[in-house]
Amino acid sequence: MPQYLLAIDQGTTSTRAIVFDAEGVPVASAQRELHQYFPRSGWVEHDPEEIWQGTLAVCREALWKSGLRAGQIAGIGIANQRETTLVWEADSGMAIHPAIVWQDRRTAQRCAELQSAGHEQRITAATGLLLDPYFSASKLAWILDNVPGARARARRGELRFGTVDSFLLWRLTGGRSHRTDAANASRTLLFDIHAQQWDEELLRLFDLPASLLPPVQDCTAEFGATPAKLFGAPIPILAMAGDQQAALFGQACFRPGMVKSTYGTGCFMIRNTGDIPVVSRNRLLTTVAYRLQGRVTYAVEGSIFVAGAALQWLRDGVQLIRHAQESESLAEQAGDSCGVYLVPAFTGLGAPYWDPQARGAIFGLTRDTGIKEIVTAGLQSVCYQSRDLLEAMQMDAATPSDKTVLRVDGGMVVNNWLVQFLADILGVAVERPRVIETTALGVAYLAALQAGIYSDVQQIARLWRNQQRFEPRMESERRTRLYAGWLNAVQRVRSQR
Ligand SMILES: Nc1ncnc2c1ncn2[C@@H]1O[C@H](COP(=O)(O)OP(=O)(O)O)[C@@H](O)[C@H]1O
Ligand SMILES: O=P(O)(O)OC[C@H](O)CO
Repeated sequence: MPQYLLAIDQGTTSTRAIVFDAEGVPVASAQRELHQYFPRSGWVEHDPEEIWQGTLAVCREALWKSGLRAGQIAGIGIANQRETTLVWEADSGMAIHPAIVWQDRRTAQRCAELQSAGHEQRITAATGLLLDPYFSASKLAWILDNVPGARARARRGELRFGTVDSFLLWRLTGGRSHRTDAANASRTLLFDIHAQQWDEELLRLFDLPASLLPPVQDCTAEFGATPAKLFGAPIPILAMAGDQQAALFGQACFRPGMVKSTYGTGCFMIRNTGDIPVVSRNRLLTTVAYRLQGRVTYAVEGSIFVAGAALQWLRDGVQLIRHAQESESLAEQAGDSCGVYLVPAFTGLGAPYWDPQARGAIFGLTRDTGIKEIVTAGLQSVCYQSRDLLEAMQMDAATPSDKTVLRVDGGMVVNNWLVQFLADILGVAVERPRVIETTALGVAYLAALQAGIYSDVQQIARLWRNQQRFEPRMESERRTRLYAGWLNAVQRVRSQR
């Protein structure tokens, strides 16, 4: 029986493929950067063909590096940047518009109008989300409204909608499979997370024909198989999940109360709430963590739009650094109390503020402020935003716990200074696992479950390995003072005060 898994992690800034063995150990990997297009202020797009070609290329390269044949791969798992919206032709498979990326704010006005018309409460009750341009529904409606003839073609059943998972599945199966999974569906603003089906009233609200939408399956399912010509032999696709939910799975956060936070382009903190869809009183999202054999595990999520992207801005935008990793030594030199606050609200503020009109700022500059202080403030902003989320989560919890441990992953957490400051400012222990590619690992685990390599999640939980635990060591008076400075800075960039 084949024992290896091929995990695809199609992220915002790059596409990765990793081959894992049955113990969850990476055997080979490949990665491609993905171009970001900013055609107007607040717009963010990706090229669908680049997403597809990049995915195909990294899968082939990872397989080649592993020395394995396609026949030795038990299955493929797809994890993906969520919410990003694509519409393509059913006959040709060609997208009719560039992918509108989750960070894109072009539909802020439309969302504000729907909010004023009183639709938010109903939308939140069904989907667990908020009326924000972040989610897919308003992006999909925008494509149908702005690509000539698209709405009529959609009504005639000629078009298909999907988030990146569905688009890749369509291409990987040669146009034979149009499906999504419950975790990805739960990010569209069209999916009733309680009834586990598309919400017809919301489809009417956004004027979207049901024929556009993919059927929704568990995160583990027989999603289809690749034609032999792609990798030399057919490989079944056995799992799909949004990247953040996949990371929760890869971090083995299977018990209610367990929390993970992923630090990539953005930062996404997710707390498992078991079979209860906890409704946040602090503007966090209720979402599907994963669905296995028809059984839903829910989560609350706090989403921050800019985490690693702040470092990218420091590198590419203002060119204060040449590589993100330089930030660690600069912060070590600057220390943690230079008094500078960088609020990276480049595309508005996500949870718990949800302010699409807010914009970024730097506060506390003095004559002796230099590059290292500003870079340090960029790293600190990620930690302060994490505290905003953790506080909201703890206030939501029925029985707040002072024993929270945060499991972290993503490209930023190689930075020891950042993770220590995170533990300090949160006042909780932070654990960094051996495999920080937990998104890919999580979807590989899901595929392995479907392949029968594991019989249940307990087996997966036993595979999780800690690499380093960071204990908080900052005095509480200092923690309080630094965080108060952050709250003050955020208040000053808000559009609705
Ligand atoms: N040593 C580092 N310190 C801080 N940030 C880093 C470091 N190395 C990489 N990053 C940041 O991590 C991000 C990449 O993480 P990754 O998980 O690959 O992102 P994504 O999945 O969103 O594409 C980039 O935004 C980069 O700026
Ligand atoms: O591509 P990432 O890792 O930044 O994740 C993006 C999220 O899925 C957006 O919700």
